[in-house]
Amino acid sequence: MPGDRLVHREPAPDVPADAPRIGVLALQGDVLEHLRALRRCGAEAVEVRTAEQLAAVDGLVLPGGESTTIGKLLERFGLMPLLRERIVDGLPVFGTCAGMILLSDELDQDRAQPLVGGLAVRTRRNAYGRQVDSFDTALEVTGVEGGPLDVSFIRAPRVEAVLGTDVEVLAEVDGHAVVVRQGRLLAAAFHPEVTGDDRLHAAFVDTVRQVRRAP
Ligand SMILES: NC(=O)CC[C@H](N)C(=O)O
Repeated sequence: MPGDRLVHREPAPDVPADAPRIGVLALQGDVLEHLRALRRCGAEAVEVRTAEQLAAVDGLVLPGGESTTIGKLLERFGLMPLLRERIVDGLPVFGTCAGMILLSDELDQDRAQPLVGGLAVRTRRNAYGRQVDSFDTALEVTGVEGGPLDVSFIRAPRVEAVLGTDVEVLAEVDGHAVVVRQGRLLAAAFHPEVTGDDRLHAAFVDTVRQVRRAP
């Protein structure tokens, strides 16, 4: 199985029968922390590595990691067409960091790399510099109640341009969008899964519940 060596295994906890089933794309990147955050928010969280697994989820997280690697693995394992198709059909997807890059329709760079697309933004990779320039911050996010969200920017991207009229900017840093929503697609430039502040995951789980009720 692709990526098996990179993922820590732990038994999935018992979840209520009506819990939404949310996948975390588990080809490379920060998979385990997303699984845990989703479970803390009441979802049945499962790893997704195959077309069968992708077909069986109600929502999907594209984790942070290395967008070039994840994009190439999506192509190599034949998941790219199905993922694009499911997004067009309304699958809720939450992309974080590299996941936001992958969801973007365009990148602000000359070099081509495989993108999933669907989110009408132009994104710039590594917009805040290198690994050493990574930072934690507290960020006001529209729609997230209870004060600023604790998040971690790790070689983070940012949105350089919004290309579609249905893209809502939910948070900005220095005038650049870092959280955006377009219908059922949610994207954040940072890592919300490493701080224990699960409010963005909770919002995504809510979206998936609503879509399940009224597809
Ligand atoms: N933490 C991350 O996901 C970093 C993203 C990485 N810089 C990329 O371009 O894919």
